[in-house]
Amino acid sequence: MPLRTLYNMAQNKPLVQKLLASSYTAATKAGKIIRDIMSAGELGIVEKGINDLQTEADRSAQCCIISNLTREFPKVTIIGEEGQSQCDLPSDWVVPDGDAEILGKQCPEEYLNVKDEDIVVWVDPLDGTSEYTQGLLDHVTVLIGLSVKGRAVGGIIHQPYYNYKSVKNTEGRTMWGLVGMGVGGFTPLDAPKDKLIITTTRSHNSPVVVQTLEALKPDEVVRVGGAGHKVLLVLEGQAHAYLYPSSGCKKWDTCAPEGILEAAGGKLVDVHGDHYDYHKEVEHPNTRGILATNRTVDNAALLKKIPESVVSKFPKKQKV
Ligand SMILES: Nc1ncnc2c1ncn2[C@@H]1O[C@H](COP(=O)(O)O)[C@@H](O)[C@H]1OP(=O)(O)O
Ligand SMILES: [Mg+2]
Ligand SMILES: [Mg+2]
Ligand SMILES: [Mg+2]
Repeated sequence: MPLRTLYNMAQNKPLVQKLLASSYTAATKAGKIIRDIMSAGELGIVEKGINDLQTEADRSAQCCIISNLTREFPKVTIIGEEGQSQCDLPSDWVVPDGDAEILGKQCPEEYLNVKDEDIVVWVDPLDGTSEYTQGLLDHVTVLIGLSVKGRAVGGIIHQPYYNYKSVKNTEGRTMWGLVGMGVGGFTPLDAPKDKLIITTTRSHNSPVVVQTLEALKPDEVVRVGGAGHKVLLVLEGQAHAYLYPSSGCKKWDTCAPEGILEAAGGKLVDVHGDHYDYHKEVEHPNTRGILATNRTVDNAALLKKIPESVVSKFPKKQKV
């Protein structure tokens, strides 16, 4: 599409739709940066804490996403996993346009009057850092979540190494979703009937995770890295549920996955069945655990199977 036409199309669109379209192209560019750093082989690993790494790919991908979005949406709050530090955006990391397919959609009415101050964007520039450093590259995703008035309503999951044959032979894929508008970049699939497949952490296991899995009696447990990757398995019906009774995940790990999953008819809640809040003052850790389910799964019925001795370890959401 000619650039001028795309520019004019974007001008007339509501803020949420423009943000989603620009997040799509920023996440896709971040995925290219992540691949380039792996190919060059200098990962620049820093230990942020116990079992908590950061690489040059995390830092550069965040620089690309936050600089591009801030340039276009200076009044929107954007919170990234790797902190607030300023960075110089190289000219070849600039993404001038949003995704044309998203800009071409009809925006649902509920977003027409949303203002800059109603929105918080949660950025995880590289989810699955531990797996990235170990060469489990298909576990890696780039997550950009959009929240409106505290609720996760949509976002982007970009998978830089989708179906990769070799580090140099892939383009990745970019998935999007917005509650009320739908999803794109993938096909949501049902989970198999008469079976229970649960995906959970591979790098942050704990006795509580093991105890909870035993109580749910799944037919299969799929241990993979990354919150984004596990929600992808749920979205595409390779798992019925993603269960993580732990407080390790943060708001940037769940905002995009929750928004896209709910746009596809699924659900992501804490172990009490409540949604997380995503407004700008909220604490970053998801202290109440995670249960995400495929659109065919009864989320409440699974929640009931989590033992009370586990549920009671987690605080209940404060009602305002
Ligand atoms: N204890 C923890 N410390 C830091 N990050 C965590 C922790 N537990 C989970 N995470 C984040 O949540 C994601 C999903 O966790 P897991 O793979 O263990 O299920 C991880 O990839 C990591 O995100 P990130 O890689 O962006 O730092
Ligand atoms: Mg991290
Ligand atoms: Mg993460
Ligand atoms: Mg990360």
